[in-house]
Amino acid sequence: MDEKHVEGDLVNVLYTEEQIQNRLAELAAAIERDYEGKEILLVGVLKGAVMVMADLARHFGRHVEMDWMAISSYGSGTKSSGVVRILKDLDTDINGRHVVVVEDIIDTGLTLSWLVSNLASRGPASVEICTLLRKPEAQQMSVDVKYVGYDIPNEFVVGYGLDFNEKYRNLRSIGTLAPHVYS
Ligand SMILES: O=P(O)(O)OC[C@H]1O[C@H](OP(=O)(O)OP(=O)(O)O)[C@H](O)[C@@H]1O
Ligand code: HPA
Ligand SMILES: [Mg+2]
Repeated sequence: MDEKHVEGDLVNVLYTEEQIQNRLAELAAAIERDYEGKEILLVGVLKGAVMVMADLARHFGRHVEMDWMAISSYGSGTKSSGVVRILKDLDTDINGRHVVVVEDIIDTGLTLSWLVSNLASRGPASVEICTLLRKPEAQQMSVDVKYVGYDIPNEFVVGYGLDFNEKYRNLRSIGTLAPHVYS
């Protein structure tokens, strides 16, 4: 779906499909260079990272394995609680593996700071992060991110896996919603 079909919820495009794909190709090339001679396990975080994972993985010119985790914040019910539980764990034993976590966005950083320490406790050879988007102004937890697509302003974005109330994930581009959608 493209932004012309978003039922009047005007989307200001931040990144087009072409820009996203070009940037993912660059990130895949950088990862390939850095992991020459090493096997890579890409770990996608459901559901937002589905599109990034699908396209990033296909930009590689070599084999990569993919696995998935589903995690959820609970307690206050907001993601800023920082309390996370695993809804679906990896199928793969990552002991001794080179893991690259694939994300759509780092906002407060709470999800990934929790996930990285969880993964690190399983004895991987290495854990790095690749995220398409990052909001430096929103970050509450410092997360060491090796591969970043774009740093963006502190605004709510949708599309390309990113949702608002589970909608807009299938938008090909990434954009901001018209304010009336939130009110
Ligand atoms: O840096 P943070 O503030 O923790 O936010 C980033 C996380 O929030 C979103 O996931 P969400 O929990 O909304 O689930 P979803 O991927 O299923 O949309 C996004 O996909 C990241 O995983
Ligand atoms: O800006 C965002 N958009 C969609 N989902 C998100 N999860 C954290 N930040 C965002
Ligand atoms: Mg979400």
